[in-house]
This record gives sequence, structure tokens and C-alpha cells, in this order.
Amino acid sequence: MASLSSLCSSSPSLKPTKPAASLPKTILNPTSLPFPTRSTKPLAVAAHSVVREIAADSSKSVPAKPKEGLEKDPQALWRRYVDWLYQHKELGLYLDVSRIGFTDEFFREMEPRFQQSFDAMEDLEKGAIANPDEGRMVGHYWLRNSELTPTPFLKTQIESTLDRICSFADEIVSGKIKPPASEAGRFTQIMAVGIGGSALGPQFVAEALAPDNPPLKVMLSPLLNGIRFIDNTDPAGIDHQIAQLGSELASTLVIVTSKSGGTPETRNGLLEVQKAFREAGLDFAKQGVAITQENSLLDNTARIEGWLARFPMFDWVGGRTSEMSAVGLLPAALQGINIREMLTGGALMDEATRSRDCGSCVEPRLSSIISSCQLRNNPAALLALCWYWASDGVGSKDMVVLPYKDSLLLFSRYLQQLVMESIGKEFDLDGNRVNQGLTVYGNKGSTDQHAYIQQLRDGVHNFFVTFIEVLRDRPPGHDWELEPGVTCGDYLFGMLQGTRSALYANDRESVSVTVEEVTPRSVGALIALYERAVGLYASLVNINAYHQPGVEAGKKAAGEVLALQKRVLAVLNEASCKDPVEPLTLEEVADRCHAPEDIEMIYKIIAHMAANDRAVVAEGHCGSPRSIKVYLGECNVDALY
Ligand SMILES: O=P(O)(O)OC[C@H]1O[C@H](O)[C@H](O)[C@@H](O)[C@@H]1O
Repeated sequence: MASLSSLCSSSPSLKPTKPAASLPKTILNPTSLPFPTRSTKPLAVAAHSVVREIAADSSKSVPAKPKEGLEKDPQALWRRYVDWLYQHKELGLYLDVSRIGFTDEFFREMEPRFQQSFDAMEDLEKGAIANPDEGRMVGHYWLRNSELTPTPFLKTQIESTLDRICSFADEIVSGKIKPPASEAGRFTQIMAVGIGGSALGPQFVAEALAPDNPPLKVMLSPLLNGIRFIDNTDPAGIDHQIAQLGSELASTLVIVTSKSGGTPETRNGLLEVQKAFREAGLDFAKQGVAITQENSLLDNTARIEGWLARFPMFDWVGGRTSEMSAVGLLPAALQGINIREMLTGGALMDEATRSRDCGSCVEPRLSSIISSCQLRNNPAALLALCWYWASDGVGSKDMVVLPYKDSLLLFSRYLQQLVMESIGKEFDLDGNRVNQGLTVYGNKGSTDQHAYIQQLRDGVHNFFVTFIEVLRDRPPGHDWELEPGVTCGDYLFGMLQGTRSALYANDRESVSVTVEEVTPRSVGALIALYERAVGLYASLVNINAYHQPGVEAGKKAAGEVLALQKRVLAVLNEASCKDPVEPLTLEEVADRCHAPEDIEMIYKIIAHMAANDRAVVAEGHCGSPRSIKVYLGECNVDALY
């Protein structure tokens, strides 16, 4: 078993390397092959035949409807493909924007606006208050390159936290730190409690990268990937996760993550887990870890109760961009994932999406040439350009994310928060009501071809697709031909290419992001690519990508429902303590709560309570609200006063 220190071992320096010496050949000088050839064996031919079949079959239904603006000539398309193909050689990442029909005129129009976006991004990385609504800096890029931090103190914070994560994870995996009351003599499970950005990144990375035999796994436990999540305040969901642990609760490390330290769902998850620990006669503090802002309610609770460890979240890292902070790095390291490689992948992508250097290969004549290649040479800018073109800069079309790889299943769910919580804003930076957004959905291919691709191909044209392609089907030496010359990976490849062709034939646009395989480095690069694309796009549409006022509104409304519930409980308790009991109508409850305007919510509260045996419907039934009369099952005298 690899010791964790090797997983946290220092990989190539995270310090910025010099800007790219020259533009990748494939953009300005398409001499090299855009992709490493998949195979020189008949496989390539057979795969091509698979692609042709699928493409032909898919396009059989409706003849292609050529549409002005979308190039359909194969030779012209090939030229467009090669001219615009972006390749990051070191990362083995490619971006194909040729199936997005932006025109040269559009490209020229956008160039000056991108210069402004690049300027804003430079200021952000230098420590400007890029989140003006909350008066905060935005520093997630510093997490993968601490040299960028605006002060030595922040640099030290990042580096010392990373070192602590690695050494703590190493001590857990090696058994140096062990649970106090487990026969296993070491931690064997991880339970992560958190929601939103405190869960989605760790969930995506666990699904993408957790090894089949994570270091905490012991053969006796039916472990999937060494980590479980409680990411909601659903009692049944929490019970399920705890039940799955069974006696291994005694050897479970519980990581509670909340930047604010006060999110109700996370707090409830913690209280429920602590109850399970009490009932099992276990000391939660000896198995609890907190990841939160210093001096938050959670941090103070963990400190006072003497939890096993506490790791900081920084106020200049938002939840949706926190995967490369302790939020994502600690659970990843505990699963044996090489977090230094994740950071390196992010740093390399950050360099590529930060670079405004066109390299020597572009004749520095007119500024437009320079800004053109700055755009062409920046994969995040290319993505933002495509989003703007495809959705008219107002979210008029949805972004369907289709990774053709099971392990990337949760990428679209991760991007839903990153994109929609950043872009989905009511007002722009000038206070204009814009109701901005960019809707994200999708699961994985080819599975989704058997669910909703029918609508994408033939139905309402309200989307563009992002294909995520992974070239490596299986580890080397494990390929197997299920037909002469064809593997099931060829089918996956064919399905992706066939779907891309079939959609484009019917004027449905797409971008394709290709990585050679799913590794910590490529996952880190994908995360960084999309973080930067969101930041650049937000500048283009003039919004603050780094706050989430709408979520606060929802949290406030939830609080009001709970406050009303308490009043309803008090009124029903009073009626229940009378002799004889006085069942009340909804109107009577609403009047006694002094909330006649909330009668519908009062009805819903009572229906929920009755369904959970906490209120008694004495007359009528919940299906006809006006018929019911309710009281509480028992009188709580103490609550009367
Ligand atoms: O990490 P926490 O403070 O518990 O917040 C968890 C989540 O809460 C809200 O939904 C925010 O909008 C998210 O951005 C955040 O990730």
C-alpha cells in the first residue's frame, strides 16, 4: 500500500513556470496530429466503422436541416476543427470549439471585452476585492500556487495547511492516529458531513479518483470507495448512511465541513451522527474533524469539545471553488488520492488560462492579432466565448454536460453549483436587473443517450452540449476485443462521436473537452479550467461571480417556516392540554398563531406533522384541508408557559 507520504510527495514545483514558449502547433501550424492515434491496428478502422454506423443511424430520422451560420461542408469543418483546436501538451488536454458556430465578426467583437475580462482576472489574482458585495478577495487560484498570494501571511497559511493535511492523513492511514474503541485498531471508514460546496467537490473527486482499494479499506468491509456523505437534512438518508457503517462506526473518521460553520443541514447531520455515537457508546470528539472558518460556531464547538483535528477554510475561498482547499484535499488524501498532483494539474491549467502571452510564433503586428491569439490560446476564454455565443450572453440555452466516462458522473452536478451559483444573479455589478444565468444539467454518456438525447437530437433547441472525452479506456494491457477488432471502449468512443455528429447535423452545437485519462492531475486541470471560464464569463456579462444572495433568501425563508412551526406546536399543545382536548380547525390554529395569511403553510406544517405521528387529525383528513381538526398526541405541560 502506498504510504500517504508518497501521495503527498512534492511533485513538480507549483511555482509559475515561464509562459508558454510558443503557441501549440495545432493552432497556428497544424502539422502535428491533433490526437495521439488511438491504435495502428484494425481497431482504428473498426472503430471508425462503428462511428459511421452510429452516425448514419442517428441521422436517419430527420435529414440534416442546414442552417445559415453553421458550417456543414466536411472539408471546411475539418479546417475549422484544426484551426481552433486547443491543446495543452503537458496536461494532455484538448478543447474543440469547432462545433460552436461563432463567426469571425463575433470573435472580433468580443476581443476587446475579453481584454477587460483578462484585466479584471489579473487584478483578482493580485488580491483585488473581486467579490465587492461581500468585500472579499477571491483567492482559489492561490491554493495551487502560493507564490501568487498578495501577502506572505496568506502564503504561509496555504502552505502550512497543506502540510498539515498531508501529515494528518498519513497518520490516519498508517494507523498512527487510531480510533479509541475499535477492534480494527485503525480508521477504516470516512463519513463526510457537509452540503453544497462543502460536499459537491469531494463527492465529484471521490467518484472520479478513489482507488478500488483505498488505503482505509479493510477486506472485511463492503466498502465502495472509502467515503460516505451526509449532504442533506433528510432523516432517512442520514439513517441509511449510518446503518451502512454498522459496527464500523467505531472506526469511522467523521469530517464535518462548513465554511460558515452554521449551515442548518450540516449542523443537523452532525447532531444526528453525534447521537449515533452516543447510542453506540462512542466518544465522537475522538473521531471528529472540523473544516471551517476559524472561530465559526463549528470551529468553536470542535475546539471546546476537543475534536481530533480542525482545519481552516479561508474567507477568500468560496464554497464552490473550495475543492483545492482543505475541503477537498483532506478527504481526497485520506482516500489515497495524490493531492499534490491535483494541485499541479490546477496550477498548470491556471498558467494556461492566465497567460496573455502569444509566444513568439505570432507576428506581433496589430494589437488585434495579439488579443486574437490571447483568446485562441486560452482554453477558459474559448469556453467563455462559446457559452456567450451559444446562450446569447443571457443564458438563452442550457449547458448539457456529458462526460463519456462513468467516473466523471458527478462532474455535471459539481458544475451545476460552480456555474449556476456564480452566474445565476438578479443584478449586475452596476445594479441593473439582469436575471443572469447558465443552466447546467447532464449525467454521463452513453447512458444519457437512452434517456433524453432524443429530445436533444430532435426536440426543442434550447441547449448546447459539452462533451467530456477520456481517451484511455482501460489501464494498459487490460483491453479486450468483444468483437473482432472492437472493444467496448470503441463503442463508447463511437457513441460520443456519433452523438456529436448527429446533434451537429441537426444544428445542435457542442464543445468537446478531451483528456487522456482520469487522473488527479487531469481532474485538477478540469476544475481549474471551469473555475476560470466562469470567472471570465462573469466579467463578460458584468456580474459578481463570487457571492450568492439568493441562497440567503432561501435560508431566511426556511427559518421563517420553522418559526411558524414552533408557534403552531405551541397553539396545538395548549389545545391538547385542555380537558377535554380541544381539536382545532386550520382557521382556529391560524388565528391563534396570529398568522391568518399563513394558513396554507400552517396546513402543510400540520400535514407533515400528522404524517410523522406528531399531530393527531381528530376529524376529516388532510386531502380536504377545510375538513380537518387537529391536536397534539400528548400534552407537554412544561411547554405551556
Ligand atoms: O460551507 P457552508 O458554509 O456550510 O455552505 C455550504 C453551501 O451553503 C450555501 O448553499 C452556499 O450558497 C454555498 O456556496 C455553500 O457551499
